[in-house]
Amino acid sequence: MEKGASFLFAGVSFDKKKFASDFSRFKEKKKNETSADDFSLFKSEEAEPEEATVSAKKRKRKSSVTETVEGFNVFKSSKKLAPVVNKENDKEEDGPSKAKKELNRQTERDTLFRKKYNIHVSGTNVPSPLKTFAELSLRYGCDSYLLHNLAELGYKEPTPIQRQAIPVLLSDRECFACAPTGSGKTLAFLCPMLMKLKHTSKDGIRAVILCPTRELAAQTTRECKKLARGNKFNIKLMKKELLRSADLSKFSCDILISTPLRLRLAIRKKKIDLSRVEHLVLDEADKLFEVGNMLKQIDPVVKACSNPSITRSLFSATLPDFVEELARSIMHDAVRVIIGRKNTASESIKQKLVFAGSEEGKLLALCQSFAESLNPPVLIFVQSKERAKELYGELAFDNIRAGVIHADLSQTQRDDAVDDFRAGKTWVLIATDVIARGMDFKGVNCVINYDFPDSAAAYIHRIGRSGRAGRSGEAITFYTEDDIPFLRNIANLMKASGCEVPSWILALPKLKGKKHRPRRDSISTKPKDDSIAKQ
Ligand SMILES: Nc1ncnc2c1ncn2[C@@H]1O[C@H](COP(=O)(O)OP(=O)(O)OP(=O)(O)O)[C@@H](O)[C@H]1O
Repeated sequence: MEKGASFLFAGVSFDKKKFASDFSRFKEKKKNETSADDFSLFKSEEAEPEEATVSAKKRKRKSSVTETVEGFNVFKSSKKLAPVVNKENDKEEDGPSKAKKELNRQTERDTLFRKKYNIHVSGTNVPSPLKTFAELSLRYGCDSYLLHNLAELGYKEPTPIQRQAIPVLLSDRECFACAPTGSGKTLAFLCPMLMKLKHTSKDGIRAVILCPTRELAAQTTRECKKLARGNKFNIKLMKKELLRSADLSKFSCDILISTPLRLRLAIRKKKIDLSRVEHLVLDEADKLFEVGNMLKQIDPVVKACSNPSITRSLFSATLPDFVEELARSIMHDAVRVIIGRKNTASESIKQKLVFAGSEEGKLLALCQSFAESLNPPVLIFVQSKERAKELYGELAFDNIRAGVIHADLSQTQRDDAVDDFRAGKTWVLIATDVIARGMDFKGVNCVINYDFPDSAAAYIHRIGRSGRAGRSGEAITFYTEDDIPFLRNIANLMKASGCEVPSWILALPKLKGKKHRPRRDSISTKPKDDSIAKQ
């Protein structure tokens, strides 16, 4: 099942020596195991029906039972527990109890249900998946405001990732999850977070969600507020204005949503206190764990979330092996949830490769296809901010209602570009990879990879801006001679999601490693003399 991962992230490896401090820091939690257990013990006394059972099971599990529900057990902590299982099994050999039989039946039912929804889990005692949202109330005592909001938002039934990740997080289990783009991962972590927090409180910062970009952090904040309507939660986005405060050491809120960079600044310069955080979500986790800047930025944040009873979770549509490896070594008795096949493109997107010959050919192909049929909204990805500006200039020249977003714009300009596109004021949005992940634009009909993506993961996230929440979408990827050696990876992804690919592309030699970001000629139809004359 996970073969795709090897070509998807070929060449990316995690340097354990270099990041030894990260490993040892996360392992600190194991030292605190006893206190964490004690904490959950108190919690279970006032818990709702199934929570109480789960907490009791959790205590029991830690001292006695290990049960691998499905798949193989990949977690170190479970290995530790294995010998004790036999003891309990020995006892039960005398005459299996009624409860044990019922548990086995439930396990079988869960297995069948997961098979139906393509849910794959590994870990010990994985909670049963949700059949309906109503079960949130029956099993976990969900407040009526939340059920009301789910209905208001038009969510009739949980998506596969929600069916499994929500009960896992409601059972205080750490979780790393991989599910296709547009499959509802945001709700999968927001819903249990709101349920666990129950009511607003002035007890410091209680939950943190990290997102790789400001746009995604703002979108997640909006979604969170919609879902929390009717409950007075204090939900805050870490904005520049907030960062300007002289001192954040007394700052409190129920949920804080931020990019790693801003939160790191708040820790360093404003002494924000994250020691009471009970829930930490790393959205687009593989991006956050990318070796380099991002990893440097999340490191102090995760370190500052020092509450021993914290529940951490990782979500993404792409989960490379090195992130899984890291997750396994840092998380405690986590549950791994994979929907469908790991690291694949969404099946609801019709994907096409178009040979454009040269850079000039691309612009002609684009303008021609717009002249024949422009079916907005359309998102166009290019490889750099310079190219985004150039293409914007060309489309504006052709009177196409286009917007542009890249890292050189001010935050207001970036927000405006997104808002105009959402509102239909612009039909085409030209973007760099800054909005390739997580952004949920309703009904994007087509994604055009004007510049070939620099990795298979980038391809999956870019085209995933279309074909969301069960809708269909289209993705067109232009390639030139320079891109041919890199075609095979993308072609394999296309084939895996049921699209037709010419056999010569699949027969191309395998390429290992390296991001593909060639130097490209500038985007312009104007003769060079003409542009000089205008200056
Ligand atoms: N249970 C549901 N029923 C119907 N629609 C849903 C449900 N849950 C979420 N959605 C909708 O699905 C869309 C995609 O959700 P979301 O943005 O959470 O996807 P995602 O899996 O996080 O995607 P990405 O990997 O691109 O970040 C949103 O418009 C959201 O409102």
